[in-house]
Amino acid sequence: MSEPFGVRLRTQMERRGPLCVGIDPSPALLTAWGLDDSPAGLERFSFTVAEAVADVAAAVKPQSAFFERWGSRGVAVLERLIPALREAGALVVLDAKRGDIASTMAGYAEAYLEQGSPMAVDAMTVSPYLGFGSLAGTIATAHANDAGLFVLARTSNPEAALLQETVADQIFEGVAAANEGAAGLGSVGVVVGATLDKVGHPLDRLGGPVLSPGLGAQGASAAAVARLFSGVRHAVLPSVSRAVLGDPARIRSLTERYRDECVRHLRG
Ligand SMILES: O=c1ccn([C@@H]2O[C@H](COP(=O)(O)O)[C@@H](O)[C@H]2O)c(=O)[nH]1
Repeated sequence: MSEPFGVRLRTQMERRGPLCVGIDPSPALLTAWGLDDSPAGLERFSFTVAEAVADVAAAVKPQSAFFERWGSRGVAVLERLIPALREAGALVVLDAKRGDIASTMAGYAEAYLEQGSPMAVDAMTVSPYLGFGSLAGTIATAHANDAGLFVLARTSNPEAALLQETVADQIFEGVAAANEGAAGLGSVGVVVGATLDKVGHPLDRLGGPVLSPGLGAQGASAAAVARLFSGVRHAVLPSVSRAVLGDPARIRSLTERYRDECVRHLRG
């Protein structure tokens, strides 16, 4: 790997447009596709989505929970999917939201960020709620491997606000410090939901990307994302899952539609 994640993400967003597509093989979606809720159904779903979007979306975000529910057989699908997506040209952001004490975080960092690991991804989501300092080693591993992190800061679900508002400043400040000295877009980003009315914290000194889930099924639009992040639009990666995943025949065209909307609103 030759360039830091933030630089690769910026290039990818400029070339393809700012959109991340989630791979969320939930039981409801497997059923909607007429697939068995089984590891075979999971594999069929995931690789169909990969084929439809890997060369269109700037990034693809597998939701680890829907693979983990099948134990080792589901994780084996994920282990095959990740390199297939990367070989097809997509940046892979694993949505695993890992967070633990520092010594345990080292295990997650080795699993997902050490390039050469069977599950190595371009970036992963992490939780800072065991203290931002618990992520220090993970941030160092990300930097050493040109990988990236997205730290939960203000998530898209309404019930998160009461807890997260109390500590969000610490998280934004920690992320800004982790990006100090980065040339171009830094590799440590935040997760801020597209569904929020306002962020409530200045993002202009963050120095890293903003992963913004909530487009489509959770009610947010590209126009709302552009309003929410008016000062830092260049760094925002909106993410959509269910709204493009309902019908295998329409995944690509819906992805292109969301991508075009994001380009229009975030670059306009
Ligand atoms: O704040 C957050 C963080 C992560 N997510 C995840 O993103 C997708 C959203 O799916 P949609 O179908 O587009 O609603 C899902 O995997 C969530 O776990 C989030 O929604 N909000």
